[in-house]
Amino acid sequence: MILARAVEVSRHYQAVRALDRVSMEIHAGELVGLLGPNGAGKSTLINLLTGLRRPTAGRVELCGGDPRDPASRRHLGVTPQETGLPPTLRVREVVDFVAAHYPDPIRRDELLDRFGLADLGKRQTGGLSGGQKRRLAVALAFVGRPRVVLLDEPTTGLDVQARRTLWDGIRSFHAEGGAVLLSSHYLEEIEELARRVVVLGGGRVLADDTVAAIRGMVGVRRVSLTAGELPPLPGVVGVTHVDGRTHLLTADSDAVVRALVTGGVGFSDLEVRPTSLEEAFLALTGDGGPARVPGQPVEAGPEPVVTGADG
Ligand SMILES: Nc1ncnc2c1ncn2[C@@H]1O[C@H](COP(=O)(O)OP(=O)(O)OP(=O)(O)O)[C@@H](O)[C@H]1O
Repeated sequence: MILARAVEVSRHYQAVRALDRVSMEIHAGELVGLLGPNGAGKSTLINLLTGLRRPTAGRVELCGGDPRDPASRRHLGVTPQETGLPPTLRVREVVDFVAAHYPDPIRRDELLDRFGLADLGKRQTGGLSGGQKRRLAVALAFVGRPRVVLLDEPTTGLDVQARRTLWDGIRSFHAEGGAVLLSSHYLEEIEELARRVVVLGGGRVLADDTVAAIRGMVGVRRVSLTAGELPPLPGVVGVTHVDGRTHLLTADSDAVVRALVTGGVGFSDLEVRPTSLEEAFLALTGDGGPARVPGQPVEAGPEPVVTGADG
């Protein structure tokens, strides 16, 4: 069963094309990562799926209906990128206030316990640390026993311990059959939680597949060398120049080295090494910035380089 879906969705903000014909869906019980750099369109997509904004073109669905219809949102939990909490209310009062909106809310103590907030129930939210506020804001998404939860960069500003606590809370919801879409800048974070990842860059879906498949597809290595101008080389997905050295990101380092040698390129200090996940992600997303709407000054977005079976 599909709980949230975008079909050929575009969203423009004046000259900026924040999303460009994006299609993706979240099935019941699925935990999906939404990965992309700043400005990739992650928040825009989440805002469309939660009904906070309308698409410029295309269609969004939530629980089989229009996300702007309250009936569709009854089974939705959401934490936006920034949340305001009433500073004079105590943590447990905030939870109770939100719980009062739902027919069968989760028990307050159980919720606070799941998100590592058990000791903070009596504290006013204004006196919480940034990380504690963030954990509370995320926990609130789960109060109404939703079927699908959309979390926009839930772990921003959290230290390692707080992040792990939050992940555990998300995992336990998922283990009970809940569906989650969670945006992040970090493959490592997505990898901790999700098997499937949708990669956004420049407002487009660059990949939609398992984390393992994307790692495999990218399989990027870094070939570094000191050389003059290089001819076109096979399979190179990114080139950077740092301190007089050239770094080539490629899925086939053997082919690149062969081409360098057979092409008679003069080079020295050749080094080939695997890339980190972060570098692989950058290779996938390019600069990841927003595309421009036709008729406005053009700034090319990256081409989609990977499309998965669901893409
Ligand atoms: N209300 C708005 N008005 C104008 N432009 C906007 C608005 N909201 C988003 N944008 C632009 O749309 C593009 C996509 O933004 P969005 O916030 O969806 O990206 P993101 O992937 O969530 O980024 P981040 O990781 O930085 O939160 C950006 O270029 C952004 O500046």
